[in-house]
Amino acid sequence: MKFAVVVFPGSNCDRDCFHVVSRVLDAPVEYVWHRDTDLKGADCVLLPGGFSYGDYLRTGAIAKMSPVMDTVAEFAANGGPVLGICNGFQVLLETGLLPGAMLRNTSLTFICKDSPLRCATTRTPFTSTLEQGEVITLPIAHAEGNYFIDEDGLAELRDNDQIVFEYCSKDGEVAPEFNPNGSVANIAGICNREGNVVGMMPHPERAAEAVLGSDEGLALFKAVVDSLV
Ligand SMILES: NC(=O)CC[C@H](N)C(=O)O
Repeated sequence: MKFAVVVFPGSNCDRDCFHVVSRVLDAPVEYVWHRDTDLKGADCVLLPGGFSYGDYLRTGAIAKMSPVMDTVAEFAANGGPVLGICNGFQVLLETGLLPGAMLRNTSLTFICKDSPLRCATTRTPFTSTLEQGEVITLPIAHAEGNYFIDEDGLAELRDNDQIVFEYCSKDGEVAPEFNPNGSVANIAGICNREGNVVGMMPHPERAAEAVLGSDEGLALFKAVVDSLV
């Protein structure tokens, strides 16, 4: 099973994703430049965090026009697993592969801290080995992580079991006081209806080795490998 890590001008978590897949998971992985239209035979696509095109206009708004995104959309439509992390989530929203939009954090500041997350569904290939309701703690690092969707859209997300992670307390309580950035319904991650495309603001690749402080994020990468073998 092979991974592709898409690289946009301004991506900065591409190396971290590549490292986790190649050195921690010991799985094949290739970088795919944003101008490429070939995913090099990958079975799973990672859209990494960072500041594609310097976050100009809106986060992800320029990256959505990169040639590779047509190929990623086709890959997703065929059921291929896609994980967008932070800026990758922002790109998935801009391309319309996931519903909703990202606003600036209510604090209007860049927030960088560990954040407990409640796993709300295990039906995606990235969360299939977690328990529903399980709390994992991952770092967040963003200025535009305030997820917005209107009431009808939120109802659809709920009806279709598309909420993947919610910001919560250490005990798994989902309440406004545990919401770091103002996201609607404490949403930290969602998936498409089919469940194969997941976007999340927290960074599992930054918490994938105990020696670096936490390996709670590694489960997501392992789970997608399990789902494909
Ligand atoms: N780590 C990231 O991907 C965060 C950067 C992101 N573009 C932001 O909203 O600040």
